[in-house]
Amino acid sequence: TADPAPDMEGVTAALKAAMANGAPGAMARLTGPDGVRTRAVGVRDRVSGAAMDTRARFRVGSVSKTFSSVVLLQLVDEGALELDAPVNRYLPGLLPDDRITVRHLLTHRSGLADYTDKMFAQTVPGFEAVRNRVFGYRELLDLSLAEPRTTEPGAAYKYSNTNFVVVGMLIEKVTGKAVGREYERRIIEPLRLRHTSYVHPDTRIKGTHVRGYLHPDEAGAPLVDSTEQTVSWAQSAGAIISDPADLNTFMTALMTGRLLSPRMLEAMTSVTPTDATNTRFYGLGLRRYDLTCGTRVYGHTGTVQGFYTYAFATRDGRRSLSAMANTSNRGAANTALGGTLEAAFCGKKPA
Ligand SMILES: CC1(C)S[C@@H]2[C@H](NC(=O)CCCC[C@H](NC(=O)C[NH3+])C(=O)[O-])C(=O)N2[C@H]1C(=O)[O-]
Repeated sequence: TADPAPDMEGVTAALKAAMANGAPGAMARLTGPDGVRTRAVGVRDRVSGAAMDTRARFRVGSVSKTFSSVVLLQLVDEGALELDAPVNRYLPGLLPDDRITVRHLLTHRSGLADYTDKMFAQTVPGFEAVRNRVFGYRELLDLSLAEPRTTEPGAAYKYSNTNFVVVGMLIEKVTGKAVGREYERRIIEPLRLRHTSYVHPDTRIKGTHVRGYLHPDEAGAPLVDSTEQTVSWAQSAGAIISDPADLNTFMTALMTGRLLSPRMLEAMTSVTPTDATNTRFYGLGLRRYDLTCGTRVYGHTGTVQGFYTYAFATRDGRRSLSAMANTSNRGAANTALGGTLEAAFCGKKPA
């Protein structure tokens, strides 16, 4: 069946709703059989007043988890490690439970607590305490291991950044290379993602970029410019910088089999429900959203101080959408931004 024509007025309305809910600006880029469509509203810089720009770079937060998952699954494809092997086989003694497997990390079923819950319990103080800090992977894992486990290994889905910190440790152990080098060698260079980088622990976003604005917990308190930070609290769980075009190229390349074997892509897109709505699912470092028109889209979301991101593609890779609002700690803005998916992939509602 023909793809429904995207509802670009609906995309614009979702971007404006994100602004109405506290984002200084928002943008979206849809790549499809009829070419590229972009929309931008508001500003990428509140001081200069520079308009939001769909060629500008920003922090993608946990969309980084899909990049990390691709690297690890390529290593599985190459026989360097096994999905159902204990993590401790490759990192002896690292985890307190030999039953936690590589697959448990990628599916958020390890039971390892998420250290960011406590780290960011108070949004702005938590952010200010870490924005210039450089953490070692081991430090982040120790923060998690100081907390009780959330589930028996494999027993339930419980999202945790810690899982993708350990994925980063596995990548570096198995390859002997820094994780940023593996992103470049295996994804960024082959796909020519010219505006995608992993610059940890540098705090700057190079080139034309969006400034991010964090809402404090206190109602009415002024926005905090959170653009510059090391993102060392996340690293392989959330420190990638990219732009809308590169994210669409990445998700389309992933879905069209340019990055993984058919068997591994099948494993990555094999999902389980993450909530009771039965429309949100998680595979291996990859989300699946089932939209109201029956279209299933695969990708990831991101929340990093000052930036909300959605980056999704259809299973055949023919259509991809990335959307960003330059704020965070404002759930209503994130939900509004998510409205771009229905508008872009399901098109106009029947009159
Ligand atoms: C599962 C998520 C939502 S959280 C996870 C990761 N982001 C973080 O862990 C940052 C959490 C604190 C962000 C901060 N919030 C607070 O400090 C609240 N006190 C804000 O809104 O800027 C990411 O990205 N993932 C999102 C994802 O995968 O979509």
